Formats: sequence, C-alpha cells, structure tokens
Amino acid sequence: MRIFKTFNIEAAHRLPNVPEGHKCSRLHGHSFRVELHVEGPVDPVFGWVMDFGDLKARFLPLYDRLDHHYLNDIEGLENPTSESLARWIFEHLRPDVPLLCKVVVHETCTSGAEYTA
Ligand SMILES: Nc1nc2c(c(=O)[nH]1)N=C([C@H](O)[C@H](O)COP(=O)(O)OP(=O)(O)OP(=O)(O)O)CN2
Ligand SMILES: [Zn+2]
Repeated sequence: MRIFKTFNIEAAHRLPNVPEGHKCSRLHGHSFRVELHVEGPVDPVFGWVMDFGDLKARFLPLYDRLDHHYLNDIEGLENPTSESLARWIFEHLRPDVPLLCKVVVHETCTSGAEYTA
C-alpha cells in the first residue's frame, strides 16, 4: 500500500547555470508543493502504513531548512532545480523514513519533478 502526504514550502531561488537572459537566472520565488510517498504493508492493528503525523514530524527538520529560505544557500542545492530539490529531499529524508519511495516536487502549477528510490 502506498500513502502520501503533501507540504507547501515557500522559498526563493535562482538557477545559476542557465544561459544569460534566461528568466530563471533572476531571483524569484515559488510556492513549492512537495509530496512524500511511503510504501509498505498495512499494520493489522493500526490499519496504516505509517502515521501521517509521524511522517510530518520526521520531515519537519528538513521543512524548516527549506521553508522561507533562499535555496541556493543550502548545501547540495546550489543549483536548485525541481530535479535537484526532489533528490535532495529524498536523500535527506530516507534515513529517517526507510519506507519512503518517492518525492514529488511541484515547482509551479504546471512544472515539477519526481524522484523515486
Ligand atoms: N527541467 C527543469 N526546467 C526548469 C526548471 C527546473 O527546475 N527544471 N526551473 C525553471 C524555473 O525555475 C521556473 O521557475 C519554472 O519554469 P516554468 O515551468 O517555465 O515556469 P512558468 O511559470 O513560466 O510556466 P508556464 O506554466 O509555462 O507559464 C525553468 N525550467
Ligand atoms: Zn523557479
């Protein structure tokens, strides 16, 4: 069974490696929407894969590093594309959430990236 929980992260970034004149070379911000997907067996007593509240608590330290921050300043996010953010979240959260199987980052209403185990 797979469950998911969604978070909203307000953050600023710029993409340092795009060609001169590209709109994303300028400082701008997004309301990122992040989905955390967790897959595993349903506990027969609790009836869940994992408590959503537990998932939220485990993500909180990372959320606090990202929300209302300039992403380029964060180690490993010097080029903060949707792709790199999805992978960064996955790699930093997986040790605390071993059943994490996918991280989806919606950068805008129309764009995003998905990173799977
Ligand atoms: N593969 C990627 N392409 C782009 C990324 C990215 O992270 N990965 N990021 C950007 C920009 O940061 C930009 O903020 C988002 O780009 P875009 O989807 O073009 O944004 P728009 O609001 O202009 O989208 P429309 O729906 O087309 O108006 C650029 N590319
Ligand atoms: Zn952007």
